[in-house]
Amino acid sequence: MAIMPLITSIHSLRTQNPEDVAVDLAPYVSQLSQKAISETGAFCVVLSGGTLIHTLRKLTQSPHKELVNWARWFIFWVDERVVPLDNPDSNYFLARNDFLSKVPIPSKNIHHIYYSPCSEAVAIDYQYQLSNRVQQKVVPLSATGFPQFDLMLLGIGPDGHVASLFPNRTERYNRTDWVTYINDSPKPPPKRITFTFPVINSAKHIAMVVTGKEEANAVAITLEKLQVRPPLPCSWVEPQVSLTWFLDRDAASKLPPNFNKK
Ligand SMILES: O=C1O[C@H](COP(=O)(O)O)[C@@H](O)[C@H](O)[C@H]1O
Repeated sequence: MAIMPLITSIHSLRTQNPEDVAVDLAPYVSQLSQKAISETGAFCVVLSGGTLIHTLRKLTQSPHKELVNWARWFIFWVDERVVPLDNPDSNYFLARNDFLSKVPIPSKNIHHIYYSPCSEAVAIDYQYQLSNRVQQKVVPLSATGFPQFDLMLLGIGPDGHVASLFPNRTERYNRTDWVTYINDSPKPPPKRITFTFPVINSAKHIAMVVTGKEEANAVAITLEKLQVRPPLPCSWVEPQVSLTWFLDRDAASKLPPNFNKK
């Protein structure tokens, strides 16, 4: 099979505000959903926490809400805070309140963690949930043997972290597990689980959705391919088919004025 080059695109108009980003993101997701479902009968989506969930709001409104075949969606999380599911720090709690409760995805297709105080046990269980969906052939395996999702919707932090893979931490180098854990995250809450880079980079499509000034440095370093030590985790994101950055003007504010013309 021929290796296709990765398509990278940037949705960053200098006038774009967070509302414009939400408007752009909805048809992008809706079109990928339609394509995946027509090809395989399922759309396997990975969510992150943070501002991404609010930016998905247009998808829960007309015309997208009616157009999307929600019954065929399967939801996983790229990372999760190891807290009870009704804790406001939980990425599931945030997604349930602001997104999942507004669209008819079958609850059996929503793969949240099962809380226990032991983050290692939570990671093992989450990998087990995912392996069941792989066995059922809902989530296929990539050529390298890692689960291959149709779409990951990711945010980044000001330090360039993506998922719960932080710059000065060893989890980012894990090349064997599908899911790993962390007990002393530099960003609270301390206990988390996270997909590893081989799983993230096996995805077909990834959208990096970034709004706000705080992440502007990390965005500029990554998109301008500037050398920093250690490299920012978000600069390692490299899916199989397309990588699309959705930026508002604040997130794009440290990019040089001629950036899109390069
Ligand atoms: O802690 C986390 O932070 C990142 C970034 O969040 P944002 O609010 O700056 O967009 C998020 O993507 C990740 O899922 C979350 O656990």
